[in-house]
Amino acid sequence: MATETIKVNSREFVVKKYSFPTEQIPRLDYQDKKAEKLIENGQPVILTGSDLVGSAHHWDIGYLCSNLGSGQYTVYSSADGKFKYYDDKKLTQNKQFKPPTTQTDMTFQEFAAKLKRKDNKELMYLQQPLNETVGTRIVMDFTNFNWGWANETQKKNHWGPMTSNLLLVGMEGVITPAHYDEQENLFAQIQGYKRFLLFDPSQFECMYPYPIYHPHDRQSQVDFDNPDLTKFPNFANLKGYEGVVGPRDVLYLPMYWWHQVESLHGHGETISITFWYKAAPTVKVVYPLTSGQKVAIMRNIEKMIAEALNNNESMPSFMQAMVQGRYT
Ligand SMILES: CC1(C)c2ccccc2-c2ccc(C[C@@H](CC(=O)O)C(=O)C(=O)O)cc21
Ligand SMILES: [Zn+2]
Repeated sequence: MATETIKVNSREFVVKKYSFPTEQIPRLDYQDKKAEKLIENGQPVILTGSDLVGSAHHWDIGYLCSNLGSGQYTVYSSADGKFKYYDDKKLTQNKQFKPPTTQTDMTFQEFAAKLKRKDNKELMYLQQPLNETVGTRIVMDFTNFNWGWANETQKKNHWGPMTSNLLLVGMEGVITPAHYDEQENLFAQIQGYKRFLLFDPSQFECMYPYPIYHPHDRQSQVDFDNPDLTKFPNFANLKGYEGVVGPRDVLYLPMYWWHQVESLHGHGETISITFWYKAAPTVKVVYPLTSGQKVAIMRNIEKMIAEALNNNESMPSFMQAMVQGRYT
């Protein structure tokens, strides 16, 4: 795999080289009016100085070990370091699907001990909602997050309620392949460095998501390391944005924006916390529709057809009958 060295804020990172061009994600102080404008317009921006999780800046593996308590944590393992999310509620509809990662529950202390081993065959990624099982000092750190700013941002942009805060601890080199989420996300980086590759929802035609009933719904079918341009020709027209988030940075990741996330080598395990918010309720449809709204419409139609046909195997021929020679 070809790599290139990029410089970010006087730091150098060796990153994987891909076939598509990218521009830089804007990086602005969180109080900059331009940053607020970008968030208002559903555009990604890396925010500095927010101290959104300032009370967690001292979180490292050791501190988490001592203060997370003895609750069970979900740890994913992957031989190729890629962690493609899959919806296990959709496994029944795909008999031949084989999960690309394995999932183990263990205490944080067991996870930390595994991190130290040199003979790990697989990369590991801990992903766990912050909940009441954590120790009192973590709860205190959590209550001291900059909720004033977070709540103000949520209100100003008419986001729905915050749904979850995920604690993420990844080994260097873990990759979350390209996918989109249906919630607004304030992504706070605590330790280590993560490279974000972002793609506007209008790039939908280049990303070829799995069918909606597939366990990998919302994920791109394209292997970024070896794109099959016969099957996915429009991938050749993909244009993206990229940026590196480090400790204290917060990325505003708008709903429906595609993202691939890579924990960079040379800077230790990555620790991140996500703040996910439900979408703003659509009070009045304004034309022209945004590309995110078009994705939502496509999803609803796919769901309706899958439900009406009640037979996923007949979806392809049905969908093609609808467009072949008529809309093509
Ligand atoms: C890959 C992993 C651990 C996972 C496994 C199984 C189920 C869910 C998830 C899940 C959800 C979110 C992330 C964080 C981030 C990607 C990144 O930071 O790597 C991202 O995509 C976002 O913030 O939207 C990572 C994961
Ligand atoms: Zn995501």
